Amino acid sequence: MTVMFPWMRRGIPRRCRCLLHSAVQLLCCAFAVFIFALLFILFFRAILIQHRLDVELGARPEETKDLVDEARSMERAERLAGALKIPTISYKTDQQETQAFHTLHDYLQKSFPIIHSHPAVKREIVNELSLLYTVHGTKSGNIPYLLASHLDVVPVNEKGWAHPPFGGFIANNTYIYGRGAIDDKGGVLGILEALEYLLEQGYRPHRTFFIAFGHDEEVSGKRGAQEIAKLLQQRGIKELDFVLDEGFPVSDELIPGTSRPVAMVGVSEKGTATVELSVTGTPGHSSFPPAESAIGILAAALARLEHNPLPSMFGYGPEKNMFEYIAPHVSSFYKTVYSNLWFFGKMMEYKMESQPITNAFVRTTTAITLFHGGVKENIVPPSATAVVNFRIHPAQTVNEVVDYTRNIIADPRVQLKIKRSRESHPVSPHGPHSVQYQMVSTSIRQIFRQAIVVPAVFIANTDTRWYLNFTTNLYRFLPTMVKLSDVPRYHGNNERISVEHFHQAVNFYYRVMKNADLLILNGHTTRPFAAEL
Ligand SMILES: CCCCCCCC/C=C\CCCCCCCC(=O)N[C@@H](CC(N)=O)C(=O)O
Ligand SMILES: [Zn+2]
Ligand SMILES: [Zn+2]
Repeated sequence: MTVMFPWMRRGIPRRCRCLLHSAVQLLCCAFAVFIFALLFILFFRAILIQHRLDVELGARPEETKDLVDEARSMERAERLAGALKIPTISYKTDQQETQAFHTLHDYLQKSFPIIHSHPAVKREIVNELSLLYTVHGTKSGNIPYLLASHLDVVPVNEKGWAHPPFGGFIANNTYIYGRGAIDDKGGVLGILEALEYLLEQGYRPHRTFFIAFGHDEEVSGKRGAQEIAKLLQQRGIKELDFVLDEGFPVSDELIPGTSRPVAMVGVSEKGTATVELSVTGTPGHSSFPPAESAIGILAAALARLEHNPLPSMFGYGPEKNMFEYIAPHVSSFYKTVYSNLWFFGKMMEYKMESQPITNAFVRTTTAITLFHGGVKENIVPPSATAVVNFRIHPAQTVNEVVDYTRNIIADPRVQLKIKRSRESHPVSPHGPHSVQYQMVSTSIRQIFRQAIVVPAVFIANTDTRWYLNFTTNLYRFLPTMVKLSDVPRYHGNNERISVEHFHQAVNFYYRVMKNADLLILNGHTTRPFAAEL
């Protein structure tokens, strides 16, 4: 059967018809070659990246039996529940439930008798409400490391909770409910449980390490972690081997192409800017109002900001790296996509933008968090103010974000004031030669056996900012599982952690304390740490 193409119709001279036909054939061939070459490049890149990462990262660590006893996990859950009953709330810098912090200090002292009476451990209260533990190692001359968490929690909206937020309720022996369960008393108790068990077993850590529990992380860390950092400096501590603080949890159902859980280790964190917007009006009688009020002008400016989010920066920051690390572990289709963001970037960007949690990875986010205006129902408002909290993508700067905001608002009546700002953190080493990163990764995989460990940019902020001068090795990771549906529990209602996941958190910190000692036994070799266990 001969196919009749439009240019083959009678009426077109035969010579032209032949020429046209050949040209179309040539074009089709060129197109096919192009598609074939493209597919080849895409697959080749995927295979190349997979090969590089396989070689770099070595095998999955052997299963270890050296873990915390599971038999007492309920007892440990109850101790965490006890800590969750203490409302150590931070409202603002210098506005906190101070008495609750003293109660928590006493509670921790009573709950961990071995730590608090051990000759190798020194506990200090820093700036009245923070805690610093120094665990003296048996082998001197090694750079100490620091484990961080925080004692304070954000306020609650009691009405939305199924169980009282400060009730320390354990539902069906399964979930421990309470403000701070995952942010971040789970971290505090997790570290202390691990150390208590370690010392109870008669183990003496080889290297010195610090445990820093700031008391105002939720409102900047100025009074807590900053003071701890100053104290360390005064004591002549110039360098820390690594800092491990709160960060992303292990999550599943999040990465298309794999059903395995993904443990993202924060190797950097987004910058931040808190900008106050204000409009001044002229007060007067509400029966003859001006055409535009201070509240109306400000509300319109805020609406413009919400409708014009900052552009996606997907692919321009370290997040590209994260997908390359995931690529070797996903199905062939996604392997090709994740290894070739230069080609599939727009498609991925579109997908990521569709949910708030993934959107936070691709751009500087804009959150209007406070709004005040007006004094009485029949007075034209004399002023209106709002606060906008930006979390800045590493490919942008504070100045760029402020300039963008000014341009979008485009109204000289709206005054902008930067209340607080900070650029994103430098990216910490996370390659095969970073023994510290590999140690964290190995510890994760010893506990979360199925997890894919990948470097990522942490989308929120932590106390690590105060330790930036001590080390380039800052890692942000929360050793517990959180499902996509659990993400709203952060700073939201019904925060909880399961007994099983809290046990994993304790085990993770236990492995870190053991594995960090192996680092010095291995003399910080440049070979991948994963291969050494
Ligand atoms: C491909 C993308 C997958 C996305 C998976 C995301 C799963 C992430 C789940 C949770 C992220 C929750 C972040 C918790 C933040 C905890 C730290 C915090 O609250 N910090 C405060 C205080 C401060 N230091 O500034 C903050 O405001 O950032
Ligand atoms: Zn936190
Ligand atoms: Zn928080």
